[in-house]
Amino acid sequence: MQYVLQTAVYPREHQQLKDLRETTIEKYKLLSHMGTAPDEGQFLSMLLKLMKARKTLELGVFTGYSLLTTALALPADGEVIAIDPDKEAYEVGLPFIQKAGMDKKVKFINSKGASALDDLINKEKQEGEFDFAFVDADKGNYKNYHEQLMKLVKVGGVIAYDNTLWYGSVAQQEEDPMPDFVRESRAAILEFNALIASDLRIEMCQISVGDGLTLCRRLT
Ligand SMILES: C[S@@+](CC[C@H](N)C(=O)[O-])C[C@H]1O[C@@H](n2cnc3c(N)ncnc32)[C@H](O)[C@@H]1O
Repeated sequence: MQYVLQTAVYPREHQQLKDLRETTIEKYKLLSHMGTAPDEGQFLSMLLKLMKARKTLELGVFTGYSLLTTALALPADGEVIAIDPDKEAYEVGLPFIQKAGMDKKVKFINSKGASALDDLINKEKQEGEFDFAFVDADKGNYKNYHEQLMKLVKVGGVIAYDNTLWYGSVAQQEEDPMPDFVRESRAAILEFNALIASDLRIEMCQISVGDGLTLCRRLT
């Protein structure tokens, strides 16, 4: 893992991503582990470019590592709608997004995910408008977000769910020792993984990058 980061990821990391990551570690200490892993960011960046994604959604911004990664990967007329109830953390990363010249591609919605997605569907009539969505928010709501995103992401588009290996706990037994925060969301992730694996409306694959990333391509 360190080998991949040292040889392939850090040497190619955009300067503002690096600065945002280091500022996040300095300010949030242990909590900085919430930021998307840089090797996963590199993967998402390539995926977005291969897909020629233009309009995307993000649920769960924190200080914006995945958000800046996305904005950098989109074309000049691209747009990422980023949703998070925590504006303070977003504002920690915002100067780096601005310095990278990417703020014009970002629309931040300071809200919980479910109500913001509901507005996009029902008020703004954005069904089928998005090429891609990245979900890295409250794990207990992933299955609800999936139904909303199946409306917002176009047929052929991709929804990516982060943390689907949940610190490896999905492959552990219930009685095994694990931190409380891991145990709290483990059942929700297990349920979500089973639901996605049996959803015939999508093609899916689960990738062992970062803390596990599940890609869903909408078929119908
Ligand atoms: C793991 S962090 C996101 C990390 C981010 N993708 C990055 O690269 O730094 C999870 C985020 O989900 C947000 N969150 C928690 N509950 C939420 C909700 N109901 N709707 C949207 N976001 C939520 C938290 O405020 C937090 O910023």
